[in-house]
Amino acid sequence: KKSNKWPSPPRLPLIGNLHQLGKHPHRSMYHLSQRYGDLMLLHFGTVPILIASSADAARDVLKTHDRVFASRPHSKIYHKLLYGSRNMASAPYGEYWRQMKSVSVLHLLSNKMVRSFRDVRQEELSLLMEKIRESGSSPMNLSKLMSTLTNDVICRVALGRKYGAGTDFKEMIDRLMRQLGTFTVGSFVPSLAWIDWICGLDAQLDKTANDFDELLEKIVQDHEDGDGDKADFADVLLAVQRENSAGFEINRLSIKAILLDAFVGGTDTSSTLLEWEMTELLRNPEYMKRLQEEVHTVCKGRTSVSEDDIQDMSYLRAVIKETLRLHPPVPLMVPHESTEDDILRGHHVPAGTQVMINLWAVGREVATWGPDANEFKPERHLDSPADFRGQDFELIPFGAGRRMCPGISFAVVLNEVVLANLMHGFDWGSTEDHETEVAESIGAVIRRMSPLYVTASPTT
Ligand code: HEM
Repeated sequence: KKSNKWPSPPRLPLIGNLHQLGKHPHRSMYHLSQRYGDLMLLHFGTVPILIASSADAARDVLKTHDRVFASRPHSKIYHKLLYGSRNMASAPYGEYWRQMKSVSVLHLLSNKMVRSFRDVRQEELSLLMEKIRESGSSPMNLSKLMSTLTNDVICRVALGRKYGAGTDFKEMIDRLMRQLGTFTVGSFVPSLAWIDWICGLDAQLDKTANDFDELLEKIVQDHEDGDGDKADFADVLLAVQRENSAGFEINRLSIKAILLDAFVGGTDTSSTLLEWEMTELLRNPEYMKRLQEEVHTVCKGRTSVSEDDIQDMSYLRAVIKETLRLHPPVPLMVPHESTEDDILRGHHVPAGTQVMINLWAVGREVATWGPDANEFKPERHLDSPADFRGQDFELIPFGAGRRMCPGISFAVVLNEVVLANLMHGFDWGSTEDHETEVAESIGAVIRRMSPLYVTASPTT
């Protein structure tokens, strides 16, 4: 057994390596990994965290040692906001998580369910296209339109109706996402946890949790009182509970927690992907042209693109893969934690060790992607069998292994049909300076720092 001597940058007392993380930890960690290797140890305050920054390291953690690293670290924020971590995304590895995942995979996010929401996608997409047409040639905030679209689709699919801009629900979702991305002193330096309390964080989290619970309780109650024939997520979960068809009991808190998962996991991630795709296509007009040609060829003589047309669009899929490679919406994934002592690459890893996979670094590995790894080039995927479904570790924007994203099919089908229709319906322009790099936001989901403003003219 070797001692725990992972390559590791020198650290300061109390704060560890936090001062080296800066505003964009995925970028700072990428630079540190160039010096300390693809599996290095950092200290966030007093908490040791392994950082995996290559396809090999990701495979070691998510495949070879998947079972041991399949848990999630305890987080006070997640615990308070997400029903004591009864949601799937932050539940510790174990029987409860297994049950929630199987309900989600089999009853909510199966291919059959994803297909059943085709009309919802189509209707919301038509509304989006209408809004874009209405804006005429004046610049519009495309980021906001994307965010509204994904929020509306998930609201309808999960709750059966929309809770759009100006409603309490939308304000609460925005607040929830902000708070989930908050950095708390207490998580990394437990002896200073009182600072969070003094700053009022605990009270703010309690308020958000209560607001959500009141609203979700009412929504679930309305579903119970209704005829239940709409088959949105709330209907399905109540039916599974009533009929005991999952083979285990699902209580009210679990139902509300799983409903929240769809919003936390699915809204910002999906709109962010669309935002980066359009950003890269506007910065690379030759690729936008090639994509438009493909879409127009496949859909010749038609007024819009249907989901059936997508299978013939290999360039569209290449653009999506390339965007996910360079701009994984959740660049540091969701942290994993080991449940037992383990030996990884010859080093002893004690139970309870956290691991982060830096997808942003994995997507920029020169050994895999070549010397032009930093360039946006969809062509690189045309002859490559690598896909993002969790088998090819050089491209894992949805994770891999047991904790892999269960919403992948849901997300991909929406993304493909929206992007294809944007290309089919309009010619796009922007006044952005394409020479400078686009600034990134902070938080767990990395979108553009400033919204994407564009002009659109209908294609003839
Ligand atoms: C472009 C869109 C999306 C991206 C890039 C994405 C990415 C991810 C990633 C990286 C993880 C962590 C995987 C891991 O820890 O190993 C994850 C987990 C998860 N995602 Fe997604 N996701 C997307 C859309 C969705 C959608 C639409 C839903 C649901 C409607 C969803 C629900 C979840 C849930 C519940 C988890 C937690 C799974 C678990 O802990 O077992 N995601 N996602």
